[in-house]
Amino acid sequence: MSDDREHGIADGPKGDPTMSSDAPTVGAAQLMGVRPEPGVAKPDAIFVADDVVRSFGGLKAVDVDHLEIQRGTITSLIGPNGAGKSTFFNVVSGFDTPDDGTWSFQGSDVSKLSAHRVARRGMVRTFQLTKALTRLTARENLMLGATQQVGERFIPALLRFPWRSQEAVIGARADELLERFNLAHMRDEFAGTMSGGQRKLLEMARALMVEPTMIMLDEPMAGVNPALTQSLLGHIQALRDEGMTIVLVEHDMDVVMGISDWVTTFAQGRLIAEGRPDDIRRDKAVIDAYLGAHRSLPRDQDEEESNDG
Ligand SMILES: Nc1ncnc2c1ncn2[C@@H]1O[C@H](COP(=O)(O)OP(=O)(O)OP(=O)(O)O)[C@@H](O)[C@H]1O
Repeated sequence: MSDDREHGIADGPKGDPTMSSDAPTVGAAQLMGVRPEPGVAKPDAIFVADDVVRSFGGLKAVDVDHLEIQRGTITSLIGPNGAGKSTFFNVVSGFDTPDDGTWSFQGSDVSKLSAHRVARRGMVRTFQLTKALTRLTARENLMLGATQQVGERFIPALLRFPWRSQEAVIGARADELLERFNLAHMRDEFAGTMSGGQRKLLEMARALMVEPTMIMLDEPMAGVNPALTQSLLGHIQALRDEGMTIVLVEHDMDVVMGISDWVTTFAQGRLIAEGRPDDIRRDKAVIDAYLGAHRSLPRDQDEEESNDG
């Protein structure tokens, strides 16, 4: 694994969005008056889910009555291991099939759509690079990301050109994103040679190939060294400040409380609390279910401690 700092990716994205203004975005400002209650309505919801149930055998992994996500915010999903966060992500992004439930994105029902159709509508989730993808270069990964799930807004641009030129349009977008995420020097390197942090940047860039409106990040900081965490946070805030909606599943409570406009807490498949970070820090149900036992402990340390005990 290479050192991220050697490759200069700890510097943050272009335009230094790590210096993101403290003023809340419009979406975040609208949340100021919203009551911190599970299932509460949002002033400008981009995503709305109802009665989503996913069971594995006798276990209800997800059982969400109602959840709304405010447009233009960073919303985190937290909760103990096995709370159902990833299963919820998989279901609503079209990668898993629920037993029940409906959900809409930008006012349209997308609950019966396949994953690539959901992505075309502008709702995209990131995935860890599979083994096969580590054998492709950084640029090839991005090119493939585009061909697998071309966004509706990207199609008119492509259709104006014959196939060879379409490839050039996708290539230009890939190069632009490699530049933005300070990965241009890794353009023709195999993804497998990249550091943990660089892979996380590549996963994010891959999802952005389709110009999504909402991006769902599953543990974007996992395996990333502390220096790079700041850089990744800067990129995520920059995307939000440009108007994108970000939903993230993350275990690092310092990251969650520092970056989120809104925090949604899962436990045993259900939504047990929602609110601004300060509301969640004080919420008794959250402390009982999660924070009390896990406050600020990185996952590995947590696991080591439980193994010791
Ligand atoms: N494919 C599957 N088959 C059987 N059980 C599953 C499957 N996927 C998830 N589960 C179970 O569903 C529950 C929810 O898991 P999920 O991975 O969604 O939780 P999570 O909140 O994302 O946890 P973590 O933070 O550890 O990733 C867990 O009990 C898990 O064991």
